[in-house]
Amino acid sequence: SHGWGYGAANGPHKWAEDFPVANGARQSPIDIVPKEAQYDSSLRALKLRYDPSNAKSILNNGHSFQVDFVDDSDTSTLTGGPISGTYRLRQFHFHWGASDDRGSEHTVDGVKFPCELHLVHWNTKYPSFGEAASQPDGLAVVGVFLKIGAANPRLQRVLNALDTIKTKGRQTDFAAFDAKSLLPVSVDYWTYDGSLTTPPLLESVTWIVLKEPISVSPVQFRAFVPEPSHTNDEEIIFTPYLPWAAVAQWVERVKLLNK
Ligand SMILES: COc1ccc(CNS(=O)(=O)c2ccc(S(N)(=O)=O)s2)cc1
Ligand SMILES: [Zn+2]
Repeated sequence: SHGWGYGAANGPHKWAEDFPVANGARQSPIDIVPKEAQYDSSLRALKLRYDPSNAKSILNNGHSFQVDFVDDSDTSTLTGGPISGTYRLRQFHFHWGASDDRGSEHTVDGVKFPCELHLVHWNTKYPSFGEAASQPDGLAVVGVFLKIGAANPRLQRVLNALDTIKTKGRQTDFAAFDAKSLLPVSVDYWTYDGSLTTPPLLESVTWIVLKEPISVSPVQFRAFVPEPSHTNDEEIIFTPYLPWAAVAQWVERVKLLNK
């Protein structure tokens, strides 16, 4: 069977066919309604301690791109916040749309952001990431909204790497990167028990969504969604949520360009 994706034939409305947990009790993403969130005085401040030397590579996985980290020791960890114990940073990746008005997975009072960053961590009480990913307290993902605004110099190195991983499966070295530099000033957060937002949709994620967004400039954001004229047919460009009308327009434009 063809793989999952974001198209009309393999998109989120079809995922339950191969991943029945899609109809589960704690599926993500959700709409966050701040007025309905309860304050919990037992929650602690988030503690994120990342070692830049753990950064390893950047990969185009066909649905997004992710920066992978060496996670064989407790040198890049998440502690405090809503979780107990120590979770190790595994990778971070982004979700975005084909235009500025949508792309994030979580929403706040129904508001979509153009992009959302996810920093994926796994609970070291389990022997491996794969093992942790199937446990209800196995993963903790920090979500950070991106809003269009001032240029974000800390993002630039990540965006510059995209040109070298244009097709699915390509990866390249990505060393000495401080993931902490992508975080906003305040790490105040909302938290809830949820799931992976893409297949296998496992209900193993403690979500920690930061209230303060980080910025990305319009020029920088275009790196996520390349101009159709710069692509050719064998390049698989991951621009989820591309409405079919836009694809049809794009095909016409590319045909004109190639005449
Ligand atoms: C056991 O087999 C497995 C186990 C785990 C995965 C998921 N892989 S993953 O952790 O990179 C993520 C997928 C989606 C993420 S989101 N958008 O919710 O942050 S994180 C795949 C196969
Ligand atoms: Zn994600």
